[in-house]
Amino acid sequence: MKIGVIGGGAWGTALAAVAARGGEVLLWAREPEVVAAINADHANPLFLPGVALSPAIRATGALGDLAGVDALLVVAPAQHVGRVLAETPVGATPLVMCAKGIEAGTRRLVGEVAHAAHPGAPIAVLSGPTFAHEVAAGLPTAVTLACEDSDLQARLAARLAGPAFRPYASTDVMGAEIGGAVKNVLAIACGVVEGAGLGQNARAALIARGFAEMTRFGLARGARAETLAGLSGLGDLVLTCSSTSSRNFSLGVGLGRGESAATLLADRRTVAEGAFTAPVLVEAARDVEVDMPIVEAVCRLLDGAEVRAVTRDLLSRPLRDEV
Ligand SMILES: NC(=O)c1ccc[n+]([C@@H]2O[C@H](COP(=O)([O-])OP(=O)(O)OC[C@H]3O[C@@H](n4cnc5c(N)ncnc54)[C@H](O)[C@@H]3O)[C@@H](O)[C@H]2O)c1
Ligand SMILES: O=P(O)(O)OC[C@H](O)CO
Repeated sequence: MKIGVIGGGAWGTALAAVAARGGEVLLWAREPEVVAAINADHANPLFLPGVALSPAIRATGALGDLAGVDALLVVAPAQHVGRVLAETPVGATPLVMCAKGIEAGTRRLVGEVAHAAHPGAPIAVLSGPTFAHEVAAGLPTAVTLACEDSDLQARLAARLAGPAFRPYASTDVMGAEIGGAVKNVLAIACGVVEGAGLGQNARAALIARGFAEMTRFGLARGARAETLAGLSGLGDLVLTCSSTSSRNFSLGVGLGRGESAATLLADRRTVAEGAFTAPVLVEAARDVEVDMPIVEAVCRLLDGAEVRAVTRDLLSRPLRDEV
């Protein structure tokens, strides 16, 4: 199975490294310097510095070159997936969605964006607690690999699995997507707690109450509770809410210290998906009449509200049952 990868950021490159253990990989990158570095030096110093890549990974700047691969891993940032896929020859090639987010305007998860662009292509979702640099270093990692077609799921899992990379099977594509999209927003909230010095109790409370929000929203959208409690939901939430290795958590730390979102986002080359997902998630939650106060609080903080005011409002909401 020849694997194509769309996106030469940290995660696209790390996944290319995973796939290269089992055969040929063709990676599309937007930046000509990334294409050149992968082909000439077997490295991606721009997005995944310090990692030696396999010569089995070839890079291209032309999406048309991806015609003829057997499966495509889609690893462009969520807001760009639709446009990039529109220019990619896909046909009936399976699309494995590895980006985490919801498209602004359409309120579609990336799998839904892909299906709209290429209705003939089977959709799978690969998601879980996966810092790219750890995966690239060969550290043990487990993910959810969801696909409604169990035979295709098994073929993809066999192609990507390795001694330190373990995909678990699921048919719950919606559940696998929702966990990854929502946890990015909640990680910003946990970063704010860290940056503002609000303490470890507050962070644990946000993880637990954030998981309640993720579960309410996921169930309303047809996800299964056990998927949300698994690797792609709770697993990724815990990882991303506990580490400055997370770009979303780090963005929150800056907000918690009183820096503006505009400045923090302008200063980065890498993507913090939660900043783009938060406002559209608020709209998507209203569509299904689900209350997501922490997600709404993150939106206010991104819009410039003061941490003290947002915290006070969250804590003074009417008392309620936990479940
Ligand atoms: N980095 C991780 O550890 C990790 C792990 C799991 C999932 N993800 C998800 O993977 C996706 C990609 O993240 P990443 O970490 O690989 O990216 P990155 O932050 O390392 O790099 C940014 C990427 O955005 C691309 N980009 C910027 N502007 C673009 C445009 N106009 N059109 C197309 N692409 C554009 C760049 O080419 C680059 O590939 C995100 O949805 C992220 O949430 C990341
Ligand atoms: O750095 P983040 O916050 O985008 O998180 C990376 C991955 O999604 C963790 O699973």
